[in-house]
Amino acid sequence: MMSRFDAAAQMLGITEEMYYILKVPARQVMVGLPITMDNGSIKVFEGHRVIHSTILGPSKGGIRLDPGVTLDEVRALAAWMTWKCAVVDIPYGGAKGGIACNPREMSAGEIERLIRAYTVAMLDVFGPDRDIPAPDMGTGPREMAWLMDEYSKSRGMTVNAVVTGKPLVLGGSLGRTEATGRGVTVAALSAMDKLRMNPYRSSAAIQGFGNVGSFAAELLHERGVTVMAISDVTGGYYNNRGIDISAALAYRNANKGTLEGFNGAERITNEELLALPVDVLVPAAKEDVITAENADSIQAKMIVEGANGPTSASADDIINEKGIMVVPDILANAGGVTVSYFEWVQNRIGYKWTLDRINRRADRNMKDAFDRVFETSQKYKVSMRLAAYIVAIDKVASTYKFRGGY
Ligand SMILES: NC(=O)C1=CN([C@@H]2O[C@H](COP(=O)(O)OP(=O)(O)OC[C@H]3O[C@@H](n4cnc5c(N)ncnc54)[C@H](OP(=O)(O)O)[C@@H]3O)[C@@H](O)[C@H]2O)C=CC1
Ligand SMILES: O=C(O)CCC(=O)C(=O)O
Repeated sequence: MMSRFDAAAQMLGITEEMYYILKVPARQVMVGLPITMDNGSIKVFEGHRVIHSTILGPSKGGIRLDPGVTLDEVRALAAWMTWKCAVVDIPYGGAKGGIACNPREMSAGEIERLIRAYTVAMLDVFGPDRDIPAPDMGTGPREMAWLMDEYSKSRGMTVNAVVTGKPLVLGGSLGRTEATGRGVTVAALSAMDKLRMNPYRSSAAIQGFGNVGSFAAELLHERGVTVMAISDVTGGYYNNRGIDISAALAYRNANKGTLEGFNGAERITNEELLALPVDVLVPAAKEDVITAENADSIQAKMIVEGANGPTSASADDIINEKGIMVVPDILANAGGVTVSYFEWVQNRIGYKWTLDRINRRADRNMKDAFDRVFETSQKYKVSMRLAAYIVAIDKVASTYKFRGGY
């Protein structure tokens, strides 16, 4: 995150003071969460919430449950949220939360106690006008419902605007579940248009078949793209005639959320998936999967980053030299936070919008953001990634100046 930020900051010629204002997180909270496990033992989990910036508005960002969560990781993810909200022009700062745990090895009751304890520990951080969490890896509507309930109890009233990505009955928004994958699809189609690629004659490989990857696969397929490969933590599944995405979804849903054993495709590794001869590569699982070691083997014409930080900075030059267009994470996966914003707006006005209205607005927002970044990349003659950072840093820095802080 920092090396891309540095390059864009230098290009924009921001002052040293502004550099530090934008670099240093506004607040970092670390908590220990003792949880009674189902077997009666007590286990202490480490939780984090980093507020990177509140210059554009209340901070916004998901909560991740994963064994690899560290303060450093959450800090980078929080900064990415600041740039992401700025790129798609929504009035939020950036934050991220995470708890180091393996939700796959925990019961629903244990996860519920963990989320409730985390919420109590963060009562003075969260708030509909302060910091608004949402789902990320390992969390979804169920966890957001527990968070909203715990926060509401502490306030003595229902406060549904404190969190987004909630179940519909609790004030969740239509379209939020599929929003990130839908935004990835809009970004991919916009990039294909610029490269004069016909979706009906294009192929894709998608790494990760969770919230982002599975909806991206379904929607790209709907728009005519042949999805030749998908994957999850168990490995990749490849069929050069195209994967039957509905069958894969049905299989995963009936098989405890995993693709293990899915047939109708050849088994490959997650590493092999990245090097397939496809037009579009969508990494939608985790960070740092494309590195200086494997970047040269990528054959795709474009990479659309569904995950946050899937490409390590060391791979950027190799990818640019190969002429691969990258739609960077802070643009490509911003459809989720965009519809989160719509959810928060609906909660605050106490009204529900139709799915059609939400999708139209979100698609337009994503397309406008794509065009803004594309024009900036042409103007400065830089990659789409650097252009996205330039758009974002420029917006946050100028907002700071208008607020009179500088
Ligand atoms: N959810 C959202 O709205 C947003 C998410 N993102 C980012 O998108 C990425 C994915 O998030 P999301 O879809 O929500 O997460 P999910 O937990 O729903 O899905 C993650 C997917 O990645 C797979 N996976 C996990 N580890 C690996 C691995 N080592 N190799 C290959 N696949 C792996 C998982 O497999 P398995 O299920 O088998 O574990 C699962 O299919 C993250 O980087 C997240 O930060 C960005 C913007 C918004
Ligand atoms: O929906 C949101 O508020 C944030 C989602 C998120 O964490 C992300 O975009 O990385």
